[in-house]
Amino acid sequence: MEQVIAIQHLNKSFGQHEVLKDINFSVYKGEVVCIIGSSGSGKSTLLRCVNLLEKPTGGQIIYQAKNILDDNHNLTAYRTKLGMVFQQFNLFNNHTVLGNCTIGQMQVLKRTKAEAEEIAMHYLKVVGMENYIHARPRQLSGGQKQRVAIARALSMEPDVMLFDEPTSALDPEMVGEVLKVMKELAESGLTMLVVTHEMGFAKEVADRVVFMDKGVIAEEGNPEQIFNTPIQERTREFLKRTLEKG
Ligand SMILES: Nc1ncnc2c1ncn2[C@@H]1O[C@H](COP(=O)(O)OP(=O)(O)OP(=O)(O)O)[C@@H](O)[C@H]1O
Repeated sequence: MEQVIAIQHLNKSFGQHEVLKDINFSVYKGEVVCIIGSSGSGKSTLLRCVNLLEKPTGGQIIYQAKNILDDNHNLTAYRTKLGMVFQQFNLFNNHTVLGNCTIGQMQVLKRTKAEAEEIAMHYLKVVGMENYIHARPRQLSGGQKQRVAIARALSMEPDVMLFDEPTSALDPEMVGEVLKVMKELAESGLTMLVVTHEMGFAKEVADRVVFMDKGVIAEEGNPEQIFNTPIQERTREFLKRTLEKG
């Protein structure tokens, strides 16, 4: 299996507070990895370190056989290969749906407007938003905004999509439409790293589940193993608490 990203001995501290401790895991091509764990366990910080929105305090991020944390490596090139989907969509309100999906392509990838629009249209169809290309984000529901944000990230044709709790900011009735799109993307073979509180999604869609607790990876395995036969007591406790909440 081809490795897309390998995280090795990653640490992150904010002042004296050690938030990530010796994190090691890899993401392979075509794989869906879900990161689960309690609030404050470090899931978002880990994703933000992978995307370099936070600077790791130590360790390595290996991409194409190079440690991208080495100063001399091209960080911009690496970041354009990651598609990021945030909790809060982060769309530009002064641009249309189509504009949101073409700006990055034109500015960063230097695609022409025509090329960028053709690619954006393709991915807007994938997420079922092709009939809203002239709308502004404020005219859309949360679920629609998140689908546009997914299309925008896909339009950059990244090697891996990173999702940071993509349904946490949505009204409950809109969670399903976003998870459905994500499931279809997973089935199409996209490589995905997903921080999520949606245990149903992790159980059904993930190839591998990483359980984080207090800044460490406490356990990882396939969904069957993590959800049905967890080895660690803290995994069992977390699942019991979370699944009881509903
Ligand atoms: N910029 C920051 N400065 C200081 N502390 C931070 C910062 N970002 C995160 N932290 C701390 O790091 C810890 C882990 O936070 P993180 O958001 O990664 O957890 P999480 O598992 O994603 O939680 P949640 O599920 O609630 O989003 C928390 O204790 C948090 O307060």
